[in-house]
Amino acid sequence: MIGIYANQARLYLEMAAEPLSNGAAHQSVPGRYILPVHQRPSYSGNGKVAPPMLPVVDLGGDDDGRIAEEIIRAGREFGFFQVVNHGVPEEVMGAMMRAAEEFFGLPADEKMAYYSTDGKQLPRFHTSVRNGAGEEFLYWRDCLKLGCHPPEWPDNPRGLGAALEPYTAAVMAAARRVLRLAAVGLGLCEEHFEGPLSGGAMMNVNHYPPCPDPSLTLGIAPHCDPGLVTVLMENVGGGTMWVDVDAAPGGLVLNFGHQMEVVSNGRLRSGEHRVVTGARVARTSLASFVWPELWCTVAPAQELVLAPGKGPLYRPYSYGEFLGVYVAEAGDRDAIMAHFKH
Ligand SMILES: O=C(O)CCC(=O)C(=O)O
Ligand SMILES: [Fe+2]
Repeated sequence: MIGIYANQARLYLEMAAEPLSNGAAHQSVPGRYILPVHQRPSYSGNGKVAPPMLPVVDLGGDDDGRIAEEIIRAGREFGFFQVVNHGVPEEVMGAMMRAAEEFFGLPADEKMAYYSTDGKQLPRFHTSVRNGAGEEFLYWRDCLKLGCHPPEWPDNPRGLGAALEPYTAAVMAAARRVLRLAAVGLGLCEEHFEGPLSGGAMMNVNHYPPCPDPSLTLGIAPHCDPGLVTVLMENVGGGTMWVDVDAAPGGLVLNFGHQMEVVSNGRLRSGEHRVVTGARVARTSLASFVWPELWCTVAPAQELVLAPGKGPLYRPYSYGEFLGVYVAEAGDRDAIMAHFKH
């Protein structure tokens, strides 16, 4: 079965197959998952420079000025950082990860009950995505998409909803604190990101089974996340970016998305990342996205375009328009942003 979601000029193709997480362990990489040489993980022709290590921001304590400064410094250089003392209880994180892993352990037909190529459907299971832009190969990933606001989850496994609600509430509270601190650090009013600008949220529950030859595959192509900020939890240290990200014990990884780069008028970076696969153990990651409501107008903050010589770098647009371009350009950072440059 091949589903085609046509959006503007490009096609976004997905091929429904046996979920990667089912069946016997793979002995060799099936040909349809093998990347062309110039897109393989070790190919260095992409000119990316890996940061030496991911900054760690301690959200505990009440020295908000210091924390805001650290968030801005990390956001300016990498768009990626870890947070500790983030207020999400370890047992809530553990219960959510266990429920996520239980889903991927279900028989294929029980997972495929949630399979859809309709990008708007939640919850939604998909597997082995083929990006648009003429790519012939598939990515090594199963993914369950969940609603966070309001929470929407599959009935199977039974405990998933009970784990999702407290996890999402706590993660959203941590994300809101980071957004308030980022606003202060940028010289904006503390509430700048509140309301419709951060009114949408959903989660990718990603699962990457062991791959017989990780040098030939990718779990996810290089991309920036579309929203404001993403909060990531992973079960095993993995290779999320061009530098391996091993989350501090109990820590969460945050990255800013395209909307943060626009609202901050380029002062904060949207962190580009990709996912490499691993040979030995399956990796599960939970990526919680905070983003604007579809109808919300996004534009650089007025305060950040008034300084002499600092005009707006981007034009105003609705988040719905942005998402259409994001899909049509298959996540290609520069191609996407070219649509919105002033
Ligand atoms: O699995 C990961 O580490 C990252 C997942 C990701 O980039 C995404 O879901 O957008
Ligand atoms: Fe991502």
